[in-house]
Amino acid sequence: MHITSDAGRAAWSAIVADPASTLVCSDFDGVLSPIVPNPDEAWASEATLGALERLGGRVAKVAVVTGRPARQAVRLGRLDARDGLGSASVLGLYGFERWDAGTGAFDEPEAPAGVAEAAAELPALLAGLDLSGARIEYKRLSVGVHTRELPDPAGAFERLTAPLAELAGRHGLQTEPGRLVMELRARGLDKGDAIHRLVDEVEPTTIMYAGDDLGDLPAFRAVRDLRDSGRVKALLICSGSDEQDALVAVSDVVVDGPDGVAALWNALADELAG
Ligand SMILES: O=P(O)(O)OC[C@H]1O[C@H](O[C@H]2O[C@H](CO)[C@@H](O)[C@H](O)[C@H]2O)[C@H](O)[C@@H](O)[C@@H]1O
Repeated sequence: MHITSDAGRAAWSAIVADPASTLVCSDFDGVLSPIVPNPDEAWASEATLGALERLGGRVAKVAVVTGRPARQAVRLGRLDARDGLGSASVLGLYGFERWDAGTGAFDEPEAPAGVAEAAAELPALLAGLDLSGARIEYKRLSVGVHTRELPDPAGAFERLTAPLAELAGRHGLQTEPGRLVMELRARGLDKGDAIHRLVDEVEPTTIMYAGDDLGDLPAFRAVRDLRDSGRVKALLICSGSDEQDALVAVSDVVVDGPDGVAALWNALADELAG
């Protein structure tokens, strides 16, 4: 693990000096869980959960900021069954949904009609492109089309991009590209908004955020803006992969996937314990 920026090293020192003023944020897929073909089987790894739990008891708050529905992230992360994660929240579906470990309550707003309408058109659209094997993931406020399990995943993703953008536009939705998935989702919030909401609530002096994908870029930008304004110190962690390098240039440290994230969090927990 090599933190490449002065700002990142300053944030690490600040967390060690004052963990109780730190907000720890993590993406779900590709950070807490390894990428697998079936999204329903993307369980968070014991390594990342164990490491996050070690930090959870020391910091102000742990927040999972994800494109997943909050309920699904809690289930796949077993977040309601971890002693060290009593301060945890999930900001799901890019901040539209929320779950708090403290109360166990879910906040799940009504979905715009456009999502169900667009989802109903997807089977015919996919058949017309000879891509009926693409996986459709219905998430209430969003519907995703996955190409990972197709014979040419990248080629299929490319062919789907324009037709899905047209479909999203007709139903008042926005597209959200991810790792071999294109989502058609409700407009109005992104992970950057989720960060601002958390910062207003927790008032941390330091933020640590781990992400892996395009959907994390607004969060990285929000954290960098807060850091540049002097409001917080911040450490931005890229969970690296061969599949996506969009976060590398805006990160303070690049680690090797979820296992690398776990190693970094454990190294920090070791320093806090020592
Ligand atoms: O914001 P995130 O927590 O990173 O969620 C983004 C999307 O991730 C999921 O898809 C990705 O992970 C799957 C399971 O490993 C994988 O099969 C897929 O190819 C990846 O794109 C998830 O299914 C989506 O709903 C999330 O929005």
